[in-house]
Amino acid sequence: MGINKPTPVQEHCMPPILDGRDCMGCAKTGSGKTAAFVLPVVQKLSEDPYGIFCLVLTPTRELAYQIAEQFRVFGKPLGLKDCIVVGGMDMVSQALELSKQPHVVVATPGRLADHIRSSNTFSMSRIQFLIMDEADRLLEQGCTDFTKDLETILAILPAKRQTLLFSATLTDTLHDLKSIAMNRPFFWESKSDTRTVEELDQRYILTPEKVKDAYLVHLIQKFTDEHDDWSIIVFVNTCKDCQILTMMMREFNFPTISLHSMMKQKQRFANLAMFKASVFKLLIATDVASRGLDIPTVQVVINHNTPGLPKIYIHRVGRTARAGRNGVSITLVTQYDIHLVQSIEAENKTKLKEYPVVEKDVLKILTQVNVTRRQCEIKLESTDFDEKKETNKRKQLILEGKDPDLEAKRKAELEKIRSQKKKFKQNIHETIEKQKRGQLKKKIMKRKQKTGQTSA
Ligand SMILES: Nc1ncnc2c1ncn2[C@@H]1O[C@H](COP(=O)(O)OP(=O)(O)OP(=O)(O)O)[C@@H](O)[C@H]1O
Repeated sequence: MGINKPTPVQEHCMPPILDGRDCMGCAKTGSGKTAAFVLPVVQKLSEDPYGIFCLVLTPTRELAYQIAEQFRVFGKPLGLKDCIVVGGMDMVSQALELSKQPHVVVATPGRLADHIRSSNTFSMSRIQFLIMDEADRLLEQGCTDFTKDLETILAILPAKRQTLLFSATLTDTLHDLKSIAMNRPFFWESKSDTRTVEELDQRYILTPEKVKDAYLVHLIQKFTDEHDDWSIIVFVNTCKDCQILTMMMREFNFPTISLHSMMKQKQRFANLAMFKASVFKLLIATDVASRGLDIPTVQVVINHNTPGLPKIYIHRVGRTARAGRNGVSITLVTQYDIHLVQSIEAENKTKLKEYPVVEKDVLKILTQVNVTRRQCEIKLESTDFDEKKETNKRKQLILEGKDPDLEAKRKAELEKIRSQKKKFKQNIHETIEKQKRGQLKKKIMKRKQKTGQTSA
């Protein structure tokens, strides 16, 4: 597999894991954390093989498949059986596979919790290992909150187990993590001045919002002209942006594919597979692709929006410059994002350098790019994209145990109160203005009368 000597995180974390201790490993992106937990599990499994031996939790579905693949490769001589339990895939066949007692289950928390709540065809009461990859993401209460699902899962796991927690950004959530890993926990963090890898050339371009897309097209054209074998990931803020930019880039004939959470799961897997196989060289993605994905051909990461948190920046740019390779990241920064760049630089202890661009080349394509965006926006408006978004929102509310109709009613009522308040304020404002105008009129009349009297 081209693995001749352990990376530092493997060298330091594997012995305590083999010694039966809980482990928290914090090492930079692309430094081999996956093998640092897969190899000791495979070793222990070879000594006493049974199912279900190990549970791995991870925040995204694509990452679950990637981790399972590593177990399959390292565990092949043992005949290791794994089972992937993620949302968006058939639940019945997953339940069937779970009932066959695979050695390793790799899951996203939501779907595994659903299985626990709805069936009793499998038991996790004997697992030896609980692994949380991207542990800080699993524990933070962001847009996808895993807390309730994690509670359901942890409730059925044995207290006597080894817990392994890994991420490139563990430190912020260390306190919460310590309550999960309590068996002589071993904490290892790679010693370094910076939180991103040295092989990564980190750049920025300062641009007005309206010129951003033109810079993007210019950059992609430049990289694809100069390098045949390079793949590029562009990170965007929303699913809609992802969709529009994908349409735009195709208009400019770049071989583009997208990845975001509003796509059907099968399409997500298919797109990622085609990008990995270099059938498509350009991937436009939301943060669903920012953690863990290991694609060696990715040479460039472009942040179409400046990430709001340094942590998000670390994971996004970490999709390139992996396992000692070189890579470039370019962040498009508008005048409103400068404070975000400053906090990224302060937190990561790295200064971003300006990426040199010949501005007049960008301005040459500006009109064409902006017209293309408008056309793509109109095209997207004519599809049911926004409707789908609404349906997804309803689904999410149902999953959270809320009634979407009741929520809509509540929202409408709030909106009504808000607009009544606005009207009330407007009325007061108008009355005051009227009074002011009246007083002014009176004053003028009085003055006129006075001047009339004096002149008389
Ligand atoms: N000892 C090793 N020697 C050489 N390459 C290795 C070694 N260990 C792992 N790798 C390779 O390094 C790459 C990155 O590893 P991995 O995906 O585990 O990184 P990571 O630390 O989990 O990154 P991230 O924080 O982004 O999830 C993989 O392609 C893996 O096969």
